[in-house]
Amino acid sequence: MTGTPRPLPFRERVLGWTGQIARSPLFWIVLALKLVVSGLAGSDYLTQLFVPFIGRFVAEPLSNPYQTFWSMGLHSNFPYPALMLFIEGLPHLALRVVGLGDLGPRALLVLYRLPLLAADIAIFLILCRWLRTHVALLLRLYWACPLLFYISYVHGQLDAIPVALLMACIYCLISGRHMLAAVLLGCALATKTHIIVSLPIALVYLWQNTSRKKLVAKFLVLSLAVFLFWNLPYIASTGFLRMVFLNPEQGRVGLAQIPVAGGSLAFFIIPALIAGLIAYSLHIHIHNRDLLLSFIGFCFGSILLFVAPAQGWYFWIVPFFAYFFARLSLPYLALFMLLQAAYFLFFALIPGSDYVTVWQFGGAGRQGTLFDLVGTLGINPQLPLNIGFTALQTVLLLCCAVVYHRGIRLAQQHKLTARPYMIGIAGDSGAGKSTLSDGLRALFGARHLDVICGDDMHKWQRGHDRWVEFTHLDPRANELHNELHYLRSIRQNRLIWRRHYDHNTGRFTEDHPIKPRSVMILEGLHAYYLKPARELYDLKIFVKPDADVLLHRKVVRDMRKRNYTKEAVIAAVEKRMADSRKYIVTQERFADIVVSFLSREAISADDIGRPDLAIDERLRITLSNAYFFDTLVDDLHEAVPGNLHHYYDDHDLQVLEFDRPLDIEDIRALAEKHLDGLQDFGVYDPQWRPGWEGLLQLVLGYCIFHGWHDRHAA
Ligand SMILES: Nc1ncnc2c1ncn2[C@@H]1O[C@H](COP(=O)(O)OP(=O)(O)O)[C@@H](O)[C@H]1O
Ligand SMILES: O=C(COP(=O)(O)O)[C@H](O)[C@H](O)COP(=O)(O)O
Repeated sequence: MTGTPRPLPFRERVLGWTGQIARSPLFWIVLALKLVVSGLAGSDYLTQLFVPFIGRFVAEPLSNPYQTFWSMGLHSNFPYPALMLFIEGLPHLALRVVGLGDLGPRALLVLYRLPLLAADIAIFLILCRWLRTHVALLLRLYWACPLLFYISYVHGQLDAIPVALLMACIYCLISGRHMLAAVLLGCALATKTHIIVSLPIALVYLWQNTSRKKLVAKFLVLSLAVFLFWNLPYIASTGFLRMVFLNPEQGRVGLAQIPVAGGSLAFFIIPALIAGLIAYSLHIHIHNRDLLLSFIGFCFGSILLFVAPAQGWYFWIVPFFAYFFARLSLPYLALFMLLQAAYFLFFALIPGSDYVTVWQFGGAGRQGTLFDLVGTLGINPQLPLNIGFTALQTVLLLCCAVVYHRGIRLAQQHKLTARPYMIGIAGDSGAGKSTLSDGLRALFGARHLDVICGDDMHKWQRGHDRWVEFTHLDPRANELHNELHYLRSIRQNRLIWRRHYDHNTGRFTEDHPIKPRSVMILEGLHAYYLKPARELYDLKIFVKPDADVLLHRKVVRDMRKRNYTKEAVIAAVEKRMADSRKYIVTQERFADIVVSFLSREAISADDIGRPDLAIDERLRITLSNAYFFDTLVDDLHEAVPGNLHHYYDDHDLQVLEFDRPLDIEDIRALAEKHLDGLQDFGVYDPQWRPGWEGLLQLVLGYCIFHGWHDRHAA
């Protein structure tokens, strides 16, 4: 009996991206097709040029095939540097070593496609790792992409390998493994010299995001050293130098020109274009993965606009475009499809189109191409060819324009770093302000978020006589106007010098510099006490646990971290109660979001301060009904059914009430789907906290991004 398949749990659906690939019939069907077609097809490039060259290397690994071929007058067999030769030759070499090297032509074609397949899978996995929630679309846009299929498995161009190494380099670059990224870039360069275009972009990215000159220099030296290392066996031979560095393909790109002064002078477009693109990359701030990938795709795309197209070169843009288009709506996807259609049309119309000859069946042969056919009809075949060329370049231009507009220009405008996004966190002593700030810092990372603490503005150090007169909760005991000054400076993105109140010693530290980050939090007892201060925040949060939860938390914290006894803390809390009601509790009304912890059972006096006490509590988050929560709420329901109660009240507010904290994996899955704005920040590996803290990271993170988008939409 067959029933409807049980839906996968939410988190598995979102986070289990590798499982999603493994379960996809499309993945396996396309994989099988790639292997089968590999044995059936191959252009003359592959069969007449590359295969004999690599075969020679496999037969005599210690000789120099570049020199051998060059001296035989065969100058264009293998225009790639040495690592490409090693990678392509490796499977065959391995088989020879175990005595299985004698293979028929079909088997050889498959064998030489294995490194391409490995590269193809690597690119696909990297793209899926980046866009985990878009695996289904990436399967179609990248893995089953007819254009890429044609390039690698029908035609037999090797571009998948340098692109895979470049992708791996970008992966490491973004995740902070800079030296590994340099090694990978050097390897990529040692498989195809065109990669050189991405070297300055990588350097600009590093410089803009680390400002470390030494690191940039090391990256440059290491990548060039790795490039040199792979080529060392052949570097001194003329054959190698001429075949790899001075081949007609490079001329076609590097020497693409506009004739000037009636043809007596030539303007070389590509070097000028690359110089312009590098200058532009210095002007914008490539601060995250999206921008970096969009920019590289844009650069390769722009270069292709000015050169006569070659089949393999489209491998340089399509993976980047697939990453980009996977998150756009249908009309844009249609453009991506159109690009492929235009590609196939153009290469059908070129003279000597290899659509027929690529099929390596016994008798399949050199029948007439479309170009010849059009000629026999009495039409000048140049006309349809030019139309095909115009169509291809126009669609490519449109794709580049979309990538530029949506991927680069808008990303610049939406940059959250135009001025710091200011968050206030207020609440009584022990309410959980610092814990909440720490959670948000873990989410955004210390590079993007910093916290300043209201306690720094106490007027006096611990033990001062005036503390007999005032409690710390009294606004008069705190330099609130000085705080206002700091807040204004931060909002204007200005560095401040500020002391810190050290709760370990009860003393102020020396002033130290604080550089505003993209997100700045002020957490303090009086964050919203002054009216002008309230107006400076983008988001105001108030933390309000039930009285017994608050007292318990404060006692535990003050005993553990501030060396007070339980009795001393309780006495202080009682002494400060009136001020708490008068000055602290009253600030709740100014908050945009109120976070309450509600105990289900009162905590007994004996249990207060017991470090091992597990409080049975609910979390309530009250906030404006302007926030759109429906999709997140749906997924929260699906992740843990019955745990969340979402309702609206009569005061333009909505309430999210959770019975229990969520499992950290559920948080991760929900964030993956609903907090993709984090990536705009360049945060790719947020640290999620267990328990209530993680849930608060998720919901507050969601509010921050929605508030941010609304601010920009307005
Ligand atoms: N969400 C929470 N769940 C459990 N314990 C918490 C939570 N938030 C804070 N606490 C605990 O309460 C105590 C006081 O929190 P803290 O963040 O230092 O408060 P504040 O900064 O408002 O004085 C700490 O011991 C902390 O571990
Ligand atoms: O009211 C507070 C605020 O701190 P928090 O909000 O972090 O509880 C503290 O009691 C004073 O800062 C004095 O601190 P100490 O007793 O360490 O001198």
